[in-house]
Amino acid sequence: ALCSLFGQISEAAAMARAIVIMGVSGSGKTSVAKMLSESFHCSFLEADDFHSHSNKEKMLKGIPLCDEDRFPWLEALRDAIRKKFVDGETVVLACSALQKRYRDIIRSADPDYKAGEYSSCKVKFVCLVAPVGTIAERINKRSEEGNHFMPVSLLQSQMDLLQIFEYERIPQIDSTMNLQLILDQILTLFKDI
Ligand SMILES: Nc1ncnc2c1ncn2[C@@H]1O[C@H](COP(=O)(O)OP(=O)(O)OP(=O)(O)O)[C@@H](O)[C@H]1O
Ligand SMILES: O=C(O)[C@H](O)[C@@H](O)[C@H](O)[C@H](O)CO
Repeated sequence: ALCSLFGQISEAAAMARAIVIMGVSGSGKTSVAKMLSESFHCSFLEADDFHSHSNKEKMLKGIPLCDEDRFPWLEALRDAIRKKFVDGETVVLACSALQKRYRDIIRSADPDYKAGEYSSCKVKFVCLVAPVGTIAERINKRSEEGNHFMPVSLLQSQMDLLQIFEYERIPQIDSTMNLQLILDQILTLFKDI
């Protein structure tokens, strides 16, 4: 019986996934990722919470982050996801993950991940996309409400950095839709996990 219990536990651990809702600032990552984690009854991680004070200060001043700023941040996220995998837990994250080299750090949270084997990697990405005008309006509105550090002036630099390769097979979701429709589309993508 103990053996079968261990079997069930390791099976659950093998099923654990990390679903990263990615995209530029203001594309809706946090809103969507929170809803998705509620649907999955799993935990939610906000990548913004992993930024150093100096990274946040920099963005607040309207200065885009560089790779040296992002690498330690991404490594901290990778470690947090790895911990979830060790515990056999699925987790949903909101993280910009704009470039492939950033996503590769996050993918390496899966201890079995072999470079380029995206389909078997336990870390899955979904990208939210919308026209720059729509996103700028949302960021402006959010800033007026005073509850975010990211200024609209950084949006273009985020758009310029966003890079997705066809071979990564990252689903792209139109984030001009309402949140419920976005959620339904993502749930359809992951109905088998
Ligand atoms: N589908 C949507 N329709 C309408 N408004 C939305 C939608 N998704 C998000 N918003 C609104 O747009 C703003 C930005 O959304 P959110 O904070 O979730 O984006 P984000 O990608 O997490 O941003 P950041 O990376 O800057 O933290 C919020 O005020 C949110 O309420
Ligand atoms: O890679 C980056 O430049 C950062 O992660 C930003 O995208 C912010 O963290 C976030 O989007 C602002 O809320």
